[in-house]
Amino acid sequence: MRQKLVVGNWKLHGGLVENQGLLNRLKQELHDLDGVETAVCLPYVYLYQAQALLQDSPIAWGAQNVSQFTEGAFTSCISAKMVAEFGCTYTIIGHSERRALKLESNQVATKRLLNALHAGLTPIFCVGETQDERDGDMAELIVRNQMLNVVYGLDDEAFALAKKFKMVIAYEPVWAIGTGEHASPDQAQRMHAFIRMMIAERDREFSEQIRIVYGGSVTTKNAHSLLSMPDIDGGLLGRAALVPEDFVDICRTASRCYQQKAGLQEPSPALPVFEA
Ligand SMILES: O=C[C@H](O)COP(=O)(O)O
Repeated sequence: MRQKLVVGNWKLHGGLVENQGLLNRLKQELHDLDGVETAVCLPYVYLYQAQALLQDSPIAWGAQNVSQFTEGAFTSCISAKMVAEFGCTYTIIGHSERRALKLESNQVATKRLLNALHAGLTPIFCVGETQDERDGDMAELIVRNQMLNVVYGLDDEAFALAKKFKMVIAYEPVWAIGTGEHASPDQAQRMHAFIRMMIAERDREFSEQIRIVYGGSVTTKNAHSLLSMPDIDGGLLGRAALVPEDFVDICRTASRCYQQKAGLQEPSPALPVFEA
């Protein structure tokens, strides 16, 4: 059975002192969680701090991107190999905030993905549609296009690496990111099942193993209803990742959802979803 995965994307937040408090707090709280893996993706300059503070904990850490280049005259770029030297397990690839800044096309995101895999990192490959695209009934088409390079663009060697390093897909509808408006569990489940079906077109076995996490205004209030859906294997959290109580609470919820699915715990009564 797939373990849940809860990843905090710190985006452009942090500072040496605040990080220390937050990471130490997570370390104290996040251990012995059944069926859930946890991670934080920090700005590059804090990776060494995460490595120093988290190396003896079950919390993994990662970057928020890696360069499409491996080496050369590319001022300010950070390669996947460099990131891996700081003990990272993960790197986010193709986050919509990068795509929106026109900094990466699907092709560039795929190059970054390949570099991450060759450096032994687990990519968290982000896909998702904008509000206009959803309104235009194009959500699946957009996500399908974003997924095409991953499903069909990787040669056999790269696809084997994706399996080996347990590539993760994050479905993040752009309209739900940082807005307080999350996808409904049904909406998210439909898209996650669609993504899994696409992966099955290439490799049925891997489609059952790959984790597809949801991102976009996940909170302590909506986490249970989202993470208990059959194809939602965890969350990629933005704002909630910066509040230690919330991050810990959502990780515990993920563990409960895992246990309920495994039949180790009675399902909780359905909780109402309070909107912000
Ligand atoms: O990577 C995380 C997502 O962009 C979600 O951010 P959010 O939880 O603040 O909506």
